[in-house]
Amino acid sequence: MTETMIAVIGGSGIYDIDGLDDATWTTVETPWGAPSDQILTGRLDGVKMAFLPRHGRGHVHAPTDVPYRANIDALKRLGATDVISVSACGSFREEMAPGDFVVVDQFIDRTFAREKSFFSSGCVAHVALAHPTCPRLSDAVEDAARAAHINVHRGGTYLAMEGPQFSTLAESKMYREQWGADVIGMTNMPEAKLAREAELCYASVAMVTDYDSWHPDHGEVDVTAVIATLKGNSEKGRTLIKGLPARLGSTRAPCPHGCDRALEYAIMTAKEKRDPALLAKLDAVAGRVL
Ligand SMILES: CSC[C@H]1O[C@H](OP(=O)(O)O)[C@H](O)[C@@H]1O
Ligand SMILES: Nc1ncnc2[nH]cnc12
Repeated sequence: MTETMIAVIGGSGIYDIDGLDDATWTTVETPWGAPSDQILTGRLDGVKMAFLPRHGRGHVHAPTDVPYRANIDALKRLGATDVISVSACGSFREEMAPGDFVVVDQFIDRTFAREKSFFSSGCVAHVALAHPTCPRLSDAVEDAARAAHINVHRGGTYLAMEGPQFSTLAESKMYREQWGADVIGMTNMPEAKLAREAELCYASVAMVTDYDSWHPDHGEVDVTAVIATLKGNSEKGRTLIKGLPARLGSTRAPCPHGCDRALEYAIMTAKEKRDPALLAKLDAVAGRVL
């Protein structure tokens, strides 16, 4: 049995969480640079917790510049076992209305200006990503959301765009009608890919703030609309987080879906051909298998 540490990555509108015992903001250094901010650690109902504001306190990092690798490495280094991403998103579905939460289970990655892997020449690895989120962790998130009386949708495809501008109307319609995406945001990729490489269970709860630009009865999305909805959503997000420790427990068995063993057969580079400098950087992320 491993001790659980629930890590929450808070998105737009969520820059801290309250109610932690022994709450301390901790500086974590990583071989991939500095994370978005210090990490808030403590305990909730006796369970270890970590909280990292994705954009930093004061919203300083643009979606393109969020240090995704440092964030995931820092959480792994601290001992995180489960990562819950909380994000604002636009909706492509009438029934996924502003104020609703979507427990995302698939992604379309349209980002192009970000470092997307811990691995590269010198230590090549290919993890499976057909199922990028952890069903066990997603169950806990869904259950906590229902208990908090949040209107929650289980399953949905999140289109990750580069931003920072919102989509054009043509893009919005294409993502919705041709590509079958359900929600859109700018941050869950490469975060989910990196969590898988770091053998962390990852679940994503997307808080709907707007209908992007496609909806004939709603105006096009702008930050004012997003922030207005976020004001209500972020409080619901905090309530959901408080329900997680009781559902996940203070110790955990191996993930039944294998998230914590994702690297078992993923590394291709022969032992004698691996780059020692890269291996040193991979100590936290891949130390288990190196
Ligand atoms: C404030 S609107 C656009 C911004 O909000 C979302 O951030 P996050 O995913 O961290 O909640 C979206 O992805 C954009 O970065
Ligand atoms: N419509 C939208 N597109 C991209 N990111 C978002 N975050 C919140 N709403 C969004």
